[in-house]
Amino acid sequence: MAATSTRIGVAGLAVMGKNMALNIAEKGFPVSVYNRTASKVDDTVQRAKAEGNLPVYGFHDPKSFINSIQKPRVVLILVKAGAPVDDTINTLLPFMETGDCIIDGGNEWYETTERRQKAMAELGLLYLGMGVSGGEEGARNGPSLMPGGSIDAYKNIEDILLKVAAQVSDSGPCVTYVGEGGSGHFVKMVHNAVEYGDMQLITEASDVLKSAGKLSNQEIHEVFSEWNRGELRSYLIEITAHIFGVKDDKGKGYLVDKVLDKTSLKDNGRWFVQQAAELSVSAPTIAASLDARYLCGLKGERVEAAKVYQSAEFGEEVNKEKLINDVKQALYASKICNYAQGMNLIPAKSVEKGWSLKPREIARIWKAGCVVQGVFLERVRKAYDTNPDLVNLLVDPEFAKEMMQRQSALRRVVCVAINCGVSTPGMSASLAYFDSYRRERVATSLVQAQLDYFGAHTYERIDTEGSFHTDWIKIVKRMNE
Ligand SMILES: NC(=O)C1=CN([C@@H]2O[C@H](COP(=O)(O)OP(=O)(O)OC[C@H]3O[C@@H](n4cnc5c(N)ncnc54)[C@H](OP(=O)(O)O)[C@@H]3O)[C@@H](O)[C@H]2O)C=CC1
Ligand SMILES: O=C(CO)[C@H](O)[C@H](O)COP(=O)(O)O
Repeated sequence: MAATSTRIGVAGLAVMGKNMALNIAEKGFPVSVYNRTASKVDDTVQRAKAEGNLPVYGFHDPKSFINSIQKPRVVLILVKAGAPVDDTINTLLPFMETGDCIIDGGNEWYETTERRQKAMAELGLLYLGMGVSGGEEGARNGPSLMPGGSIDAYKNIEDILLKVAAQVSDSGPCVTYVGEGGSGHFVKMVHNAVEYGDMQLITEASDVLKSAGKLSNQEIHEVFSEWNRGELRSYLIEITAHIFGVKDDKGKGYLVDKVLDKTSLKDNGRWFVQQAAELSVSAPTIAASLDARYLCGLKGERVEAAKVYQSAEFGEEVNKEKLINDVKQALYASKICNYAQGMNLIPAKSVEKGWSLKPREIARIWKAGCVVQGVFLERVRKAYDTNPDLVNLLVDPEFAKEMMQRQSALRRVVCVAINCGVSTPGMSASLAYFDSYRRERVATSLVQAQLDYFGAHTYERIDTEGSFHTDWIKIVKRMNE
């Protein structure tokens, strides 16, 4: 029980809530904690004691939890997105007052956040939808925070967020007020979509090395460890290096080979792809990464298909050293395409919603704390710093130079993968995205001609302004007479 009022309450004490509470307390802000299942409250308080008597105060009932927080109260909810957030709000609401603030730190759909913001505003409560990224480690030691919604609510707790977020020496804490409405959760959705892309591309790189290059797990561990010292240095490359070094504790060999080839997924990738389609933003790398998760989920069907195609033989002699270097370049080039697509959704949505989102700031707060953190994000930040209205990362002069240097390697890796029967949907989609974007004239003229042929959909000409229709059928008939 708190002797004096705490600054903030955390409701929901699974991986994220528990670690965020400990982080907040460690930064000097006494915190009240509550969870539907009481044992998690006790566990969190125990952890706080064990980690240096941190000021974490546990409550088993919602009334005393809310009453323990100083007014205006701030409650950070970290439970499963969707109905559990509504349930938690409804449990706490009877004890909250005008001016109090609720922050949802989960991975919520931004429109749901906007619905709750409106409902809370009608009750005189402030509401923030705050993306939190970094998993257990980030939540405990410094996550990337993406708060959006009531600016007054943000101001109430800015001092806490600035201290709790990951700290970057050259660009400050990984938190910024993202914008109005559900923009914080929208930006978190984009983060997670780029995360899908990064994870898929890294996975493809390791597959090409293993299946085409015949590298052992130990060799892949060493390759990724080496890559983590250069331009690819990032959390995901680092953990990949670690994963390939871990032996199976339940049998022979490496643990990664025993993990079932079926990826779990929640909603963020699908939401992103749906939003990209609605806003006509091309995002094939991310869509391919989502598709890859759907396809790998068909484990039973794949087992049967493998029997049908077991006699199919693919292969290509490769030079190991050259392949390793090519895959590194291909991964970096594909990564540029992945971020170009992810970042492009931000201005598109910002215009639609009038949010004034700042891609530069978003890249800055992803530099540390979150799953996609890495040196690459400083490059993205710099690109938008140089040109805040940049239409695509591919035309930033520095990224363009890097694409030019790496495109041949990307082509070679995709060819090797194709010849060896290794699927690289993310890299292939990235290359197609690049090749479509970089060409002044693409073959789409034919699609428009077909549309005009069968449906009189008209077309524009390259040499004259206006809308044209040709009676193609009549002309073809005449030609054949
Ligand atoms: N795990 C991660 O790495 C990350 C997660 N997130 C997001 O943060 C949020 C929290 O994630 P995480 O900590 O993993 O927890 P989970 O998503 O695993 O959710 C578990 C928590 O939700 C509570 N809960 C579930 N249903 C209800 C309900 N109907 N009413 C009240 N409470 C309920 C549980 O309470 P009880 O103990 O009583 O069951 C528990 O506290 C999620 O939105 C997640 O997507 C964001 C970044 C990273
Ligand atoms: O939010 C996250 C990190 O910031 C998590 O990684 C996210 O929960 C993973 O989601 P999915 O299961 O869809 O890959």
